[in-house]
Amino acid sequence: MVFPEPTDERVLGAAVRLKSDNLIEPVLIGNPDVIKELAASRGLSVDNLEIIDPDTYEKFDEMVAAFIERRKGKATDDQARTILKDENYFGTMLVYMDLADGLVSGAIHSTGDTIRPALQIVKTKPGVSRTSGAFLMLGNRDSEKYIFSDCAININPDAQALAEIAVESAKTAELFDIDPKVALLSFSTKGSAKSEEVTKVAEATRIAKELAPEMAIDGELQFDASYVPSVAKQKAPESDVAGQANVFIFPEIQSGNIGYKIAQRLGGFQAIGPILQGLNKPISDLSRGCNEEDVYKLSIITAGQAIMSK
Ligand SMILES: CC(C)(COP(=O)(O)OP(=O)(O)OC[C@H]1O[C@@H](n2cnc3c(N)ncnc32)[C@H](O)[C@@H]1OP(=O)(O)O)[C@@H](O)C(=O)NCCC(=O)NCCS
Ligand SMILES: CC(=O)OP(=O)(O)O
Repeated sequence: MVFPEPTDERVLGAAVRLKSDNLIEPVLIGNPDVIKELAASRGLSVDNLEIIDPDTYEKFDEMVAAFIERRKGKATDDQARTILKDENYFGTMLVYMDLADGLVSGAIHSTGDTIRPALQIVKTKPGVSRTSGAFLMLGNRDSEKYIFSDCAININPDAQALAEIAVESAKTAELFDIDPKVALLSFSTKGSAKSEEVTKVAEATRIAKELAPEMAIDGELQFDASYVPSVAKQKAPESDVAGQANVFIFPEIQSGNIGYKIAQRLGGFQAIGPILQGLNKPISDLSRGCNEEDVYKLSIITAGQAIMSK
């Protein structure tokens, strides 16, 4: 697993623990002297961890050629050499070239800088037109396990994109033993309000049901109608999802990103992610507000995605 940000203490701490717990073989990207000095200052040892320095990497020319080929006319040799000194581009290329199984970054870098290399190089799986970012939300009780999506990538998805996000999120839920009941959220329930925004969610629901007729998917639903059985009875009595939803699809990124952070910071839920859905290889983006435990857990999930895709 590639860690492009080992000079961040949370990332370094998690990588050392993942190795000593025998869960993951971390590959740290950066200058070995700098990384070793930071580790020593924290009383950690990175002697048994692989460290690759882009400045001295012996397969750099091979990587440049593979990048130019992948970007087909979008990068010259000179541009590729500069771009690949960036730790996220370099780490993503290690995954693309099958020299590593996955990557976890984003503790320091913004989401855009973390995932742009993956969108450009790794790209989406056949049949998936866009990547999206889901959170696994864990409450205090075992039964409190939900997926929130898309909280991270698509700024204002159209109905088709939202429908695809709903279907991909249901598949992500299955990875965590959640039997998905997918609610496409809105400020309206079944036509109680009229607006372009509501029409988009209703249309996305129709498309999602067409894409995955076997799945329990419904919308447009307000959050209370999707989650609270008594409210569901009043607002959407015919729905097979209302009152029991466990996969919540937000209509655009503002509500998704705000919504997960409220559940995390006010509601006390653990938010693990964003787990990127629909990519050819597992690349994960942390929130910059993460702690060491979040890095540790997201790395295990990313490793799980790698194993499932083999
Ligand atoms: C994801 C994001 C960075 C992509 O934007 P961008 O860098 O402007 O991307 P571009 O439109 O230039 O596209 C770059 C490449 O990614 C691809 N791409 C963009 N969005 C994509 C998506 N959702 N799924 C798959 N591919 C995508 C494009 O097709 C393009 O590929 P190409 O270069 O091979 O043609 C942008 O949508 C974004 O900033 N989203 C919000 C991120 C954020 O701040 N989240 C909040 C915190 S988690
Ligand atoms: C997921 C997310 O919101 O990331 P960040 O906090 O880094 O912007």
